[in-house]
Amino acid sequence: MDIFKALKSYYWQDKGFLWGSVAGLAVATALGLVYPLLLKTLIDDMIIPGEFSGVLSLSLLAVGIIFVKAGFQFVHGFSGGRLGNRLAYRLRNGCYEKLQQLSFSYYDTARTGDLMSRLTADIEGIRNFIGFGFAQLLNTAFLLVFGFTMMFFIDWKLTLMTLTIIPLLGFVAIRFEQNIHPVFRSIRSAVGRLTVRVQENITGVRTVKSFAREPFEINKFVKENVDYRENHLQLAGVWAKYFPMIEFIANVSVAAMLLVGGWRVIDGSLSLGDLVALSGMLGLIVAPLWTLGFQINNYTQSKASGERLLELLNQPIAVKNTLNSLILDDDAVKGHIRFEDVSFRFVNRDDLPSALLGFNLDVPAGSVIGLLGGTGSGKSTAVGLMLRTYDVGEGSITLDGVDVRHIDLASLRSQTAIVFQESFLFSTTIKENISYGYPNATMEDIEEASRLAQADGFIRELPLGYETIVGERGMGLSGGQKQRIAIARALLAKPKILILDDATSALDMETEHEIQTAIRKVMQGRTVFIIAHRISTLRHGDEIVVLDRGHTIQRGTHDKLVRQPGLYRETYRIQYSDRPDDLDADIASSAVSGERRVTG
Ligand SMILES: Nc1ncnc2c1ncn2[C@@H]1O[C@H](COP(=O)(O)OP(=O)(O)OP(=O)(O)O)[C@@H](O)[C@H]1O
Repeated sequence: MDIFKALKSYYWQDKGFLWGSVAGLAVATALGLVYPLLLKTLIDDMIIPGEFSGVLSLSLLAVGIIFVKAGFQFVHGFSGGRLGNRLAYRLRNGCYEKLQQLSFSYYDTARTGDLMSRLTADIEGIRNFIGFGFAQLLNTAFLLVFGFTMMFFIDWKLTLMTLTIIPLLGFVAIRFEQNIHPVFRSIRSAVGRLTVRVQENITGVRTVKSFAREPFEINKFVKENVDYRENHLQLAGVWAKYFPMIEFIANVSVAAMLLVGGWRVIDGSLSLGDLVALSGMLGLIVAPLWTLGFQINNYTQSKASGERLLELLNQPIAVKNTLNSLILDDDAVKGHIRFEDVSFRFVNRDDLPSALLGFNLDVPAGSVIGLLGGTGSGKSTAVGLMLRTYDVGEGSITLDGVDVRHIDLASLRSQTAIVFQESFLFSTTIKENISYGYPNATMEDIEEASRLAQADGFIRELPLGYETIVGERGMGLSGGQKQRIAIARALLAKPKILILDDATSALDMETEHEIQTAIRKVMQGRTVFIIAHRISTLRHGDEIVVLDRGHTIQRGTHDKLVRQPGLYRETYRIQYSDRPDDLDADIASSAVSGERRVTG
């Protein structure tokens, strides 16, 4: 029950409905037990003595009870439905909010399909149990207590005899629960893995098809599907073993009562009406005991679901606001960034050396910084740490002299805009995609940002222009078009700090040049970081930093670096070798050999 206690905050505010559901079912159950008593009165007081005058009133009483019972059943259904659905609603919101709060590090290892199944199937499991399953379990308990109390007053000896089966039934039911719970847990994870497979396959369908790896993917799916099937077979095995056992024990008690009760009616120590009432009540008690397996099943399933939901809800948030986080004053932020002896290692990658080591960089407000280096050299890590995608391990990063770890996350990120190489577009209109970070933007602002990002032209050529809906992950647009929409989105926010992380790699040189000129104009007095593999992208930077395996190996302006032997000049030479006119004379003639090349 600890799991349900831990989830209390999601349903306790609706305790009125909880009690309504429980009380409705309890009263309906108690009223159900009155029927056998009416039958006893009919047999012992009317049929046997031949007193038929009261039969009509007895029937009317039975009809009255039917109506009242139906009313209480309605209360149970209505309250249970409300309770379950409100709980599911809150849980869905709670999980979704948690997903928004969790840091980048959580998503490094999280699997989309698994999270989806938690937000759907697991919440459904909890909804069913708290809404109805719990009341039904209680109902079984009520039936046992009310039923056996009434039976006790009719004939305590026969009642005691039938009571002996209850501990046995309880024992089998508990064994059943112990056996079935781990199976349900495996089924839940198997569903998660299956969903992950499908989701990954659909997302990566182009890669799968272009490498003709469909059979491989089918095999991977079949493996998970076999696992899922095996789990269900195991479940069926547990069911097959315990269900008949529970039913057998329950039926033995009915048979014993008929045998002993029958003899007692024959020898005159029990009235016929009492025997009919007792067996009727026992039938009412035993019926839900037959479904005890289902109820326990429902309980264990929802317990397993609750565990998975709590695991998500209690997930620690790696990067969060401190107690007195500073909210930045929008107008006062200048954009002066300073990295001081920053070292960082990804916690989930102990096998790798630090992604960044002793990194120092002073970026005065308004400057343009270029970051160059081979793949995995730490460029994205450096700018990510500035936005607190992760918190620095050693050293510090300051914005206008304030350690970014002391700045409110939302406030910090509202001053910055980042464009990634892979531009993500939401399945909505282009207009809404561009105004994503700035929903109150006017159409003029959106068009202006698009013009700067060289996107306005192609957007207008689309049949619905800015109202064109771009499909899941922006299908239907080229990589370069998506990048330009993402750049427009960043520029619209008029950030104090703009980060272009390989954001123009899909553009031709001319478009890139035009965008850069526009960016330089709008970003005057603001800070820009440009990460790129192309020298042409960052050659106009005020300072260019060359990284290699987390270390800064060169820094300076293009003119300085191009005259220095090293990775920068080597890269420059390679990229401009087919355009000797563009190469500086001394570089063209210099033979740079044995130096590392920038790849990627
Ligand atoms: N989320 C992550 N979890 C674990 N390791 C990571 C993560 N992101 C990057 N790394 C590792 O950190 C190192 C630096 O990566 P980073 O992304 O900063 O390189 P980069 O210079 O931006 O490369 P690229 O030019 O390919 O984008 C690499 O060794 C990379 O494998």
